[in-house]
Amino acid sequence: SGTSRPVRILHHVQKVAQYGDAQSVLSAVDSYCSKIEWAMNVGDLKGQILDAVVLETRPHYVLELGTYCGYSTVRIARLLPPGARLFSIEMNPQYAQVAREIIQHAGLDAKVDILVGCTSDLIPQLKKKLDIEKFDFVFIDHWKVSYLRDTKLLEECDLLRPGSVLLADNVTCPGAPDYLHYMRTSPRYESQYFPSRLEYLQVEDGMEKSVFLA
Ligand SMILES: O=C(NCCCCCn1ccnc1)c1cc(-c2ccc(F)cc2)cc(O)c1O
Ligand SMILES: [Mg+2]
Repeated sequence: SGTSRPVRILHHVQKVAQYGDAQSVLSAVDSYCSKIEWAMNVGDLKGQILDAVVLETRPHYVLELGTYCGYSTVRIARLLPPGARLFSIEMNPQYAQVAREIIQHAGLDAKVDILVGCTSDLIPQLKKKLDIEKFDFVFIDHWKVSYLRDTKLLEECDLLRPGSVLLADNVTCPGAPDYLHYMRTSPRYESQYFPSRLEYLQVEDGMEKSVFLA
């Protein structure tokens, strides 16, 4: 087939969603991916958990690992106060371009920067490049085998402060067992599991919320 799945999702959003209306963009993606073709967006059920954690955290600086089509990027950015900034890292340039256009359709491009590259390369550059001290909220949704490595990298690069919140998608399906074990045994985190379902399916999944202590 000529176009990619993310491009087909973008075309659907551009056709049916109201420009500047983030909720209509989210609804367009969710209806497309539940009726036409599945895609690995966090979805509306786990998205409600994401919303609650963002609202509770009221973050000023947000980091997202794994942008894909920008669904969770829109989900988070729509809840941020003016002046807050969201940086999202995506290693696939095609995904990143689709995400930029979906985020722009939602009217949230002023709050969001998408960085194209590998998290292990970019995370050590963030302080210098972005002139940021710490992230208040991190949404982890990229390669499941990289969750733990990149969390340790955030610690080593001094990008977390006491109270920083990390929320990880898919800790049950596909699963991130080494990340879960680390978070649930480390004295440096207070961790909590939120059971849910895999996006658009009846399969069990869940998200792990971990607060960095010191
Ligand atoms: O692999 C996932 N995401 C990472 C995609 C690539 C990230 C690239 N990248 C970005 C930055 N650095 C690297 C993912 C997979 C599934 C899933 C669940 C069940 C199933 F049968 C098949 C797939 C569900 C998700 O919710 C996911 O997030
Ligand atoms: Mg995911």
